[in-house]
Amino acid sequence: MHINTKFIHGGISEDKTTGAVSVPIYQTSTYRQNGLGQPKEYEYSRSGNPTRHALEELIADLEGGVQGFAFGSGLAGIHTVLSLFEPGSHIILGDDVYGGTFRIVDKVFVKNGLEYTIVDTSNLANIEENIQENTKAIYVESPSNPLLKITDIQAVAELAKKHNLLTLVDNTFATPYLQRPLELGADIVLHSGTKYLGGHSDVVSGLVTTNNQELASEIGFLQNAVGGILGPQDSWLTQRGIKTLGIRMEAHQKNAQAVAEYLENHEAVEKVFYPGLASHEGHELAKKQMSGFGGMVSFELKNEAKTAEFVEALKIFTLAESLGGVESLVEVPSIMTHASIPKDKREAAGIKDGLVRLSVGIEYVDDLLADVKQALEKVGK
Ligand SMILES: Cc1ncc(COP(=O)(O)O)c(C=O)c1O
Ligand SMILES: N[C@@H](CCSC[C@H](N)C(=O)O)C(=O)O
Repeated sequence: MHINTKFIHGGISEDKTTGAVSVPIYQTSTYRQNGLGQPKEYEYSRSGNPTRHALEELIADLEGGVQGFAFGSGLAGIHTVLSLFEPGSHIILGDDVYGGTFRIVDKVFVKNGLEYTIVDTSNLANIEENIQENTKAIYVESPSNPLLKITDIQAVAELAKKHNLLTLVDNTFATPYLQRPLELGADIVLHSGTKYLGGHSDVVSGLVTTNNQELASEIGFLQNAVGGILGPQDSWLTQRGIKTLGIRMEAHQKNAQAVAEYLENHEAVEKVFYPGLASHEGHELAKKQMSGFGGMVSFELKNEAKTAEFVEALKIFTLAESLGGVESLVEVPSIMTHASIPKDKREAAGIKDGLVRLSVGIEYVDDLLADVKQALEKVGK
């Protein structure tokens, strides 16, 4: 089945009791049991809920996992996955990951005995050099947030297998429409469903899936034991969003390519980061590993001091954190999404204070280009 069909009919797409073609919102915390010790299919909504289950089956289906898990946010999913590791374990973490991912490792898990090393995972040698005796996993974002670095997932997974490590891939920027990390050898895929999967900036959710039954059992145990589950209403919204993921991603990336090319040719712009540009370091790898380049574009102005003026001059691009919704957003990672990464670490990864990140929406492209043009004109060269 083509993935565009799976978005609509994959996982559980109908209500088996009524035949409703949209899975109903089962807004219940608990379920009547047949007798003592004889629950029906569900017993309590933290442990399982039909609306959430439909979404969980869907993400597993889309990514090629054996089981899916839905959480109250992307970070709740990340928390559960990182809870797989015993104190004293070490992980390798991409140097250019979402600020909240760095923060949960550095400020939450380190307290509980997790060790980590930050490396630029787009260079395999960096990873290999930093594998230690207690290393248990390699955590990668590809494309990364916010520099759109591309990591060779297949090569990382091969290296990881050689050293008995898990490969964890945050697939939020690519979505299963453009990239399926489990097929490339990864063990666990994570998503902020808040972004492209939900797609309309109206829900916060997190999704995780794996193709390893043993890991699935451990994640399932932790999901119930820790309890950071997604509620039925937000499960429904996320599944509703996924139905149109294919057509949205096509529109996002078409617009993003046009915006990236426009920026690259503008005299006020220093550098553009978009994997769809031939000038991007990861362009060839992205062509091989992904079926498109996605909707995120970052760039630097020649005159960094004009960054605030530029983002405030935009009219259609809204100054806001988040990404992946139908509406175009703009933000400055150093002050907004990646403020929790210390400046020296941000700069070592290449995230300058003046970096601007665009989530290119699906509006009419000429309107987006005109908006960028007028804002660039205001800031001059
Ligand atoms: C790549 C990436 N992963 C994970 C997260 C965390 O997701 P959430 O905000 O849904 O907790 C975000 C953003 O927040 C993100 O950009
Ligand atoms: N202030 C928030 C930052 C949210 S960032 C959301 C998203 N991942 C993005 O990259 O835009 C926080 O501190 O968590």
